[in-house]
Amino acid sequence: MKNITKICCIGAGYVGGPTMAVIAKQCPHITVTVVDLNEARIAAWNDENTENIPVYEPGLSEVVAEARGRNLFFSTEVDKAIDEADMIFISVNTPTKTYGAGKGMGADLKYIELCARQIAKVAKDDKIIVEKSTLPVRTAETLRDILHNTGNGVKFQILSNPEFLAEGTAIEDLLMPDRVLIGGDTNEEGQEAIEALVSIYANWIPRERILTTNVWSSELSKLVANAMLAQRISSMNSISELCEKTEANVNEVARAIGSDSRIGPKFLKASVGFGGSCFQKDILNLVYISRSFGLQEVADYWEQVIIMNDHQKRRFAENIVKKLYNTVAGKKIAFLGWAFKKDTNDTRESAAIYVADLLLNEQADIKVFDPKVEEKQVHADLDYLATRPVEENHNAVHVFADPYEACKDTHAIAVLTEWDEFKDYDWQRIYDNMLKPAKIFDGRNLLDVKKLREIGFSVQAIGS
Ligand SMILES: NC(=O)C1=CN([C@@H]2O[C@H](COP(=O)(O)OP(=O)(O)OC[C@H]3O[C@@H](n4cnc5c(N)ncnc54)[C@H](O)[C@@H]3O)[C@@H](O)[C@H]2O)C=CC1
Ligand SMILES: O=C(O)[C@H]1O[C@H](OP(=O)(O)OP(=O)(O)OC[C@H]2O[C@@H](n3ccc(=O)[nH]c3=O)[C@H](O)[C@@H]2O)[C@H](O)[C@@H](O)[C@@H]1O
Repeated sequence: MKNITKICCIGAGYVGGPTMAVIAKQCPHITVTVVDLNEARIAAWNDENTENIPVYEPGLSEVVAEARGRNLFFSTEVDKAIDEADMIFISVNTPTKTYGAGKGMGADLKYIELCARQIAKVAKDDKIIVEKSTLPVRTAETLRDILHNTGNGVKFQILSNPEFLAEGTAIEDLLMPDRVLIGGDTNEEGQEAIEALVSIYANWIPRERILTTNVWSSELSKLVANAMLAQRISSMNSISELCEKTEANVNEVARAIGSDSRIGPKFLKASVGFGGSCFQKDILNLVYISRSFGLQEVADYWEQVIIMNDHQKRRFAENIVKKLYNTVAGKKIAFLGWAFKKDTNDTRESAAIYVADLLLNEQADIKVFDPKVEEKQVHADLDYLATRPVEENHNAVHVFADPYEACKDTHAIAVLTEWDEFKDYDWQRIYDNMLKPAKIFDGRNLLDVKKLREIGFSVQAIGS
């Protein structure tokens, strides 16, 4: 079995950074170099003050502080790191295609292909290539084709090792994962490569939690895991609408059904809609693959998870308009939260963006507060949608560093992210500074409705 002493990871994003930081922490005998083309991102990973690293995750800056400079390195020297490594993780972005065939559905694999060509060009000795990015099933075949046909005659083994961490709990998830999944070829060389990767994770993860499969099952399992998780949320969100018509309460329903050990309590929280860079992208990818194999029923089944999620975001915005007497033109609405979930600064596909966009169509003024999201990100997210001229977004959306300032003089507050600190605000003070009747739309079922009603708020929470 190949003894791995040097690892390279291409892509220093939300997955590459934390994943490699934890491998370096747990394996001081392995040198881990994370490379990226984005110079600013690498500079931020190398910032002297580890509080300034580009990914906010509880516990991450401490892990980086421990390992960086010892056996963890961040660099833009891609070729050098590829050349020196025994094992190369590919952890680049695989967004939904925005052009050509499969536009809006399939995964854009151009970054993956570029990595493969780069590795093939540079590698002078045998290497194990690890798919860490989430990829359509059978991508390993493409990688193999490129590597073996454009390379220098060296041998490559390709493994699939999808990442299951969730943002906000990445360090916990990486240190104590439910499982690690490794797929590889079923021949002897494939099994040896699998064993090499197993032996790295076995430094801190019990062997029985390291699952090995063939490469296609591993690739597909990642898409299915995300689809199943998102499906649970869409299922509960569909029920939340029914609850609102029937006086049932979606939290009570979730508790009642989640107590059945066959269903389980996790991922049953109704919300303003799931966000994040992966659920939507990976389900669209699953739908696209199914359609490309002519499996219409399979494709339609999974597509419904996305349709329901879009409906939930739209429904939340439309309800705000309805409850504000069918017009929000010129009215001020505070957004508490912009990130797609708590404990992250990531806003990709956040429900807040789409709710804001719909309210801006109705000419609302939006005042945003998020503990970790910067003003320029909020504007960039809305500008990216290109729904209206950039100046209009900038005139109507203002970002505040203080939640009390964001809520002052507003007609309504919408809770878009479940940040814990929102629960502990001085809600009497917020109420006193708002226009009346003061309304709250809790898209996360986060706040104490009874207490808020006693203060005088009119409260509408999802699913009750
Ligand atoms: N964000 C998450 O929580 C999770 C993401 N994933 C998957 O992991 C993959 C990466 O996701 P993120 O880390 O969130 O993306 P990201 O966008 O944060 O990071 C990707 C990085 O790759 C770099 N890159 C792209 N092409 C490159 C090249 N040819 N050479 C060097 N660097 C290059 C980009 O500059 C960027 O910094 C995706 O496939 C995603 O689906 C999987 C599990 C969790
Ligand atoms: O492939 C990925 O990128 C990752 O996608 C998700 O992780 P992540 O998107 O970071 O965060 P989640 O905790 O799954 O939350 C996703 C969205 O669903 C929402 N959500 C989550 C749970 C719930 O019960 N209800 C609900 O609305 C969250 O607020 C958030 O907007 C998966 O949980 C990870 O296992 C996976 O690795």
